[in-house]
Amino acid sequence: MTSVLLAQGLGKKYGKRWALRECTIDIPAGHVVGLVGPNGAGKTTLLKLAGGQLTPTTGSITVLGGPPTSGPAQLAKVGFVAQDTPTYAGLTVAEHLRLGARLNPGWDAAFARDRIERLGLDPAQRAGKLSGGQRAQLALTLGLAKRPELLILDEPVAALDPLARREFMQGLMEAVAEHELSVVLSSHLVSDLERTCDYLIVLAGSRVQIAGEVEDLLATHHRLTGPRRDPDRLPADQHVVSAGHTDRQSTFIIRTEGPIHDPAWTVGQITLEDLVLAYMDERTPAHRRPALEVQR
Ligand SMILES: Nc1ncnc2c1ncn2[C@@H]1O[C@H](COP(=O)(O)OP(=O)(O)OP(=O)(O)O)[C@@H](O)[C@H]1O
Repeated sequence: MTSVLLAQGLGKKYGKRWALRECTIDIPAGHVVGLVGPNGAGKTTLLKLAGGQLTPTTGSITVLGGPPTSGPAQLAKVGFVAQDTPTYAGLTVAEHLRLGARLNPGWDAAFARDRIERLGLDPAQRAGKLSGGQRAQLALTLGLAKRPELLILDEPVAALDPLARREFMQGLMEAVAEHELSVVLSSHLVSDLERTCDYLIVLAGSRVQIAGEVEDLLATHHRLTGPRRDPDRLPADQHVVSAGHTDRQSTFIIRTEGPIHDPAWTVGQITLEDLVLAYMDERTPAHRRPALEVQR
């Protein structure tokens, strides 16, 4: 199966500073991928490398089997909605659709018109006069009507209120259900990702900390609570992702493929939010983190 996004040793430097380094991931088609991490972690950099707006400093990246900058055929396969829901303030909604039709060979005019109508947007309204939520919906419509195989969304809902956010995400999920579409979506809002994503990438400190199918990640990570213990005394196959201690008690989030036999531990399930926070925690010693694996 073609990988939607295949990166090997991918890195990007701005001046002397790495924005992204040693990024090795292989995401199969058909997923809604959540890309999450703290400010400055490198999310936009990775998405722009995938969209062809940036070129790598090191390593390689292919998107849907081709280099992101390989030309019009590649561009037609990938929709990109940038961080600030890019629209032209002076153009009307209808003019945006006409522009979309001119620029994109696979443009689905009927879909775009219907979606705008369903959203209750006035075709004669200038984008500059739309609310943030309406602008985001217009940008999503433009991205979807292009009929891409992959839609990349960089923090599409950051500026939206909870209701607009839910409507936006619902619209996205409907489109995913109706058409064969892979999505890579960056967000700080783990609750939104929890509802929509089946694949997760956590970036922190310019590096991928973990990547994999959400179901697998949740099945292989556990919370252990019990008498205080040094993390180095856990079995070798239990990789400590995060550790917290009181005088008497220790709580670990661990990753393991095997069963946990030690009766001293109460073993609990973790949520996606627990997982994200554990991997985002820069205080966790890197050598205790699980080695990054490419999961397919
Ligand atoms: N054009 C640029 N010139 C110099 N440094 C940059 C540039 N763009 C990004 N950076 C730096 O690269 C690092 C990663 O930035 P990036 O925008 O990819 O992070 P991010 O995870 O998307 O952050 P946020 O969540 O705040 O949007 C940051 O340290 C940032 O300051």
